[in-house]
Amino acid sequence: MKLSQFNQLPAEQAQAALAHCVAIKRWQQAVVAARPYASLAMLYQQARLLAEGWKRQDFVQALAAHPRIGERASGEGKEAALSRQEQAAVGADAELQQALRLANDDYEQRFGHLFLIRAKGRSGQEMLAELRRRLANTPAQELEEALAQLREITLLRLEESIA
Ligand SMILES: NC(=O)NC1=NC(=O)NC1=O
Repeated sequence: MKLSQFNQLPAEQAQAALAHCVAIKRWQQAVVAARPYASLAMLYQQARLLAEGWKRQDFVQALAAHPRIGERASGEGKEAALSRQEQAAVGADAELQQALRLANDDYEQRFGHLFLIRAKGRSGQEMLAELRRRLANTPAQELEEALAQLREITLLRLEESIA
């Protein structure tokens, strides 16, 4: 979608155009409310700024829309398709998938929620290494890291949707 189109859509449709970027309604509504944007750079900057304010409850709300790393997103929605595309690097390596499954289990035991990482541009091995590295974080450190990854995923999806 072009920026000019996004600027002119009725608010509900503009919000729907952002829904697959991240499942945080407050963020979607705030990005829409700040229209019209004079440039793409201004849109992306505002979107990033608004994402800086995310807290734990936003994060938990957003996680529901992300499949585990290494597991194929089911469903035919746009989010599921994006997740499959982003996670394509994990591929069909059964040993790697098993290692990711075990590491995801450890992570969820320790932090009580899904492990989230910006998967695009990362190999399955890199993500496994990151998962194992982050397992050593304190809960506070890990929330910050996970929020930063959610922001990266969100901005990547926004830059692909409105350009
Ligand atoms: N658990 C996850 O990190 N999931 C995902 N990361 C991405 O970049 N796309 C996903 O679906």
